[in-house]
Amino acid sequence: MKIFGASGHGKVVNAIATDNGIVVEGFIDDNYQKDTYLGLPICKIQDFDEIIIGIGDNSIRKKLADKYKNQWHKAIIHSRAIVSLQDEIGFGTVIMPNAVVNESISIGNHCIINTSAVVEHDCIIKDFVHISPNATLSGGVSVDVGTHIGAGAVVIPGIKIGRWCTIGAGAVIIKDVPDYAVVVGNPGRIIKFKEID
Ligand SMILES: CC(=O)SCCNC(=O)CCNC(=O)[C@H](O)C(C)(C)COP(=O)(O)OP(=O)(O)OC[C@H]1O[C@@H](n2cnc3c(N)ncnc32)[C@H](O)[C@@H]1OP(=O)(O)O
Repeated sequence: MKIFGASGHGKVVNAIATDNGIVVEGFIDDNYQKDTYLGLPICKIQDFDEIIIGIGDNSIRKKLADKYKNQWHKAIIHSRAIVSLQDEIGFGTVIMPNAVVNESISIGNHCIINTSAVVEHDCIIKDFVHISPNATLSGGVSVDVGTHIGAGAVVIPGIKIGRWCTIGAGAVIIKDVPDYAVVVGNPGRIIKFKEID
């Protein structure tokens, strides 16, 4: 398996893969100038490679996923994350240490469930979503494609969050959020809309 992205998030993905006993052959990163990262080679992508994208930016993960189809490694889950066996988790998704992903949850492809995030029962998380460290999704929350939930944000039960939104660090979301909205504060308020995916 190879990891896209010789950077901070790639480093964490490498640690989780290694913890899972997955052999990481190297990193792929056109923007990285050295020959090695963390003692592993910087490689070219090849047709037969299995890859995980170790890049935190949701839109970059989507661009890479669209470009290199059918090469994605199954989800990797840290041994100290708690994930229900009933959950559906898509390929390329990474679940970090101490995350809790409770019963009857669906998580799409190329998502990040970051350190100590809590995803409660019956949540639906679509592709390319990032749930940041210590964020809490209460029961039955849905998060549409590409949305970033910031560190420590809290979403009350049953809320629907649209596609490509950004929920600011520490926000408390008590109402549904429309597509592309950037929301901050407690209670969450929209400060702007993003223009593109
Ligand atoms: C392992 C890891 O590191 S995972 C990464 C986790 N990353 C995060 O959690 C980052 C989340 N990002 C944020 O919270 C950002 O502040 C954003 C995306 C919400 C806003 O960023 P920007 O678009 O650059 O907005 P900007 O900094 O210009 O702030 C706009 C206004 O919102 C306010 N604001 C920004 N973020 C927040 C916030 N989290 N909570 C409350 N108010 C905020 C600013 O004070 C400013 O207010 P003003 O207009 O009255 O001065």
